[in-house]
Amino acid sequence: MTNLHFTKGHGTGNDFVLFSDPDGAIDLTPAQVAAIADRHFGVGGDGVLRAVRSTHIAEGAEALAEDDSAEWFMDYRNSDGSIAEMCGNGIRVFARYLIENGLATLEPGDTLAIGTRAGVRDVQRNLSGFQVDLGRWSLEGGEPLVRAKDLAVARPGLGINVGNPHVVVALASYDELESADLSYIPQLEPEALDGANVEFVVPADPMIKDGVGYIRMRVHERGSGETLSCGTGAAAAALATRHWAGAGAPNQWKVEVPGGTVGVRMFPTEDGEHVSLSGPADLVFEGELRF
Ligand SMILES: N[C@@H](CCC[C@H](N)C(=O)O)C(=O)O
Repeated sequence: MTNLHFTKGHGTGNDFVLFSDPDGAIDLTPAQVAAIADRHFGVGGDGVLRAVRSTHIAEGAEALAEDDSAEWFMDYRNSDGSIAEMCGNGIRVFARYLIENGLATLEPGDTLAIGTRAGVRDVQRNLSGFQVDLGRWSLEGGEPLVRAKDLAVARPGLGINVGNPHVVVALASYDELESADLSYIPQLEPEALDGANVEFVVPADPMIKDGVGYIRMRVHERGSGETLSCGTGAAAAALATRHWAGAGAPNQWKVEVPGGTVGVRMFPTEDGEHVSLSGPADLVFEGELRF
């Protein structure tokens, strides 16, 4: 029997089970991860986050080569046990977990570098909680047709990569957004894109106020199903909406999700445009798992 001390946390309702494994001694199988994330038979969560030293996970070597201060690596698993490259809400919660457990420090104005499978991501504190630079984004995956249950017709989406793959679809109204049944995996055409995270968005009315863009979003996440929020998805949704809005569209967005609101900002850097995500990160309880 193994005992595992865990912390439960969330960012705008996107919830995670976190545990630390500094020396990389706990190699959970996908079935064990899925059992922990199960809302009836386990702790329950959209994802499971293992805090492992970058020196003790194979993918950590790349992270350390990119930035040798990335002491900790976020080993992210979806609730079905599958691996994902990045999690925007998860990394804010992960940063708070490291800080509150004395594994890292982060003073206002400083940066905490965290290794992920999408590369090293820099986290800072800000007024809404934490902000993470999600790095360079790209249009990727074309404009697949998206079919979801209860949507009468297939809609064209836009493929966007922010470290992990997303397809963003614009819907016609809040009613359509609220009534969409996202309990089924949306079907994408071409099928090769199946498995991306899919965001459904509707602009607010007015969409732009005082230079800030406002949209509402729901998401079906790869490997986790519908969640109350997806940070990388919110970034992809804001990027897609700005793309559709054309010249003059803002570089700062507020994305309302069922679990709250997150902020997205696009900004130029020496290696191209980056996108950042900000929002709360909450730790809600701790416990002991036996398996
Ligand atoms: N909820 C996350 C994204 C988690 C990973 C995603 N399901 C994937 O498989 O890419 C976020 O906040 O970004």
